[in-house]
Amino acid sequence: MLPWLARRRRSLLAALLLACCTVAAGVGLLSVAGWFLTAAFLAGAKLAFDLFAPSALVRGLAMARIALRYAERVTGHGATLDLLADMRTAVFGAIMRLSPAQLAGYRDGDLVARLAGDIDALDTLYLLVIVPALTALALGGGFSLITGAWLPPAGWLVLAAMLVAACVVPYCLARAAGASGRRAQEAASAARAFVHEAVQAHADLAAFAAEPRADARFGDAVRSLANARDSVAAAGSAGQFAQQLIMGGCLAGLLWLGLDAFRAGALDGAVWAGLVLGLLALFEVLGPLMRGAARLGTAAAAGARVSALLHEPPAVADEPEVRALPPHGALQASGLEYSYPGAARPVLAGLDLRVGPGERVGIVGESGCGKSTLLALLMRIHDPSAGAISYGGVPIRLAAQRELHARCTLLSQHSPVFMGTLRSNLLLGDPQADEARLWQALQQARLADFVRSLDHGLDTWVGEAGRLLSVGQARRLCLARAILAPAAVWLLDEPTAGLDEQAQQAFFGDLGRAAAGRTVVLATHARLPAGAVDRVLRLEGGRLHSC
Ligand SMILES: Nc1ncnc2c1ncn2[C@@H]1O[C@H](COP(=O)(O)OP(=O)(O)OP(=O)(O)O)[C@@H](O)[C@H]1O
Repeated sequence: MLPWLARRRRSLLAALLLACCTVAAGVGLLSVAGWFLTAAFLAGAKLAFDLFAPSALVRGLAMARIALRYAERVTGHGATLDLLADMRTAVFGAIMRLSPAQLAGYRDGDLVARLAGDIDALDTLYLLVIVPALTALALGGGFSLITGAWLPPAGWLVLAAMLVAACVVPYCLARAAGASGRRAQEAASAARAFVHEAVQAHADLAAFAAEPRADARFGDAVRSLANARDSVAAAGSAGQFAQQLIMGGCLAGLLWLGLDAFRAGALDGAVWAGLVLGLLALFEVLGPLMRGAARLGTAAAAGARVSALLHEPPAVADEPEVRALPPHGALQASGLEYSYPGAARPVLAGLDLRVGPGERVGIVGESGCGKSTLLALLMRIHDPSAGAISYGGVPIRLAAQRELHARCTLLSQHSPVFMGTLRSNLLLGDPQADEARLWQALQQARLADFVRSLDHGLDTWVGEAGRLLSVGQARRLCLARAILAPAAVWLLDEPTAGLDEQAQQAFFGDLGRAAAGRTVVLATHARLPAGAVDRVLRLEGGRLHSC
């Protein structure tokens, strides 16, 4: 967390300073009050005691403590929330940098758990550990000096008690609760991932009468979470018990050491009372530290999970020096080879392809022959294990991915519909598109009549993942979005899946006009009418053959 703490150092230091001032005001308040009451009692008979100054000091410290506590809470929580927001942004960026294949290695719910619960768990570190520990050490040091000025052995006693309570006990607690903390974070992530999957697969769980089994699995996950959190809470309680013991011991020591000095006339009774009450106030700062230290295992596990995501190198990355891609050019692949990890055979084995600017090429082949894989390589979602791909003569490996994706758009079999309206989904293709362009794209995707029939037209809500649309309508919406994208190359993977035969043929019949001079690589199982594409290639045995 150091780089993030360093970025927010000003507000974090301000929060730390305010925390120190708040505790100092509390310690001062009790010390002065103790000294004042005792001194007033002892001086009662002589009637020569100045009441005004100490009582004003007590009132001032009480008011200051309230104001400082408020300012400390506002600053500390504000700084921590900013810190967590910085971390969430960085983790989201790290997730976005990973390739689809890398992301497939994580459960969706687990990624959400890292972004939400794991980062939340890290607020423990600053608010509940760093601030109270440093405050306790700083003020404990100061208080032991003051105590030592009157009673040197008691000064050493306070210093030793503070070191044990602020360093040794929290360290032992963090170690003791570490394993439970790790278990708690893993169980929380498993429960979250499980809910995510169960909601997505709800209809199928019901259809296979598997809901009771899902309930039982979820119950196991949350029970294990509750057990782990119980252990963490028990460690926190043990820490608070240790804190009370140390405070009790220190207090008894201060009374015992003070007694001899008082009897010998070396220590004023009022000062002695002030020191005793101040010590009680000083130990209050340790309460949050004990709870925080017990949760350090959780925070450490959360930190490790977040860090693993942040440090995973993206499978596809830009070169340090990128080359610009021309606005138009031929798309060329030569000697492409690609195997999925663990696969017995390569999907592509020495594939060659050249698609001239404005040319439309259809790719057909049996299911599983590698059509989608080829389109993913052309879009640089994966890099080939051998061979090269270029656009306008520039190897795409040397181009910025952002620029490549501005030149080429991909409509894949898994293109998602995002939560929002029909309009917001379409505008992803081209944020500048006007109403007429949107309707034109809908017309080309054969969705315009359906949208016209809706009460709210383009502003109709489509639900999460387009659940309020039929599968065919969702596909056509994605198709309209791809049509809107101002890219020079369209990579279309089964663009007419979900359309009936008549709509398929109409779409292919319109393709030439819709593509209007763009380069098209179209993978399909559908029958292509004459004129839909300039040529058709068959993918077989990892290579392309003319049909
Ligand atoms: N992420 C993956 N991990 C491992 N193997 C994969 C992965 N994706 C695809 N494959 C395998 O690679 C082969 C080619 O898959 P691909 O999706 O490219 O075929 P396709 O020709 O597009 O099939 P379809 O016409 O059914 O869409 C298949 O045997 C498939 O099992």
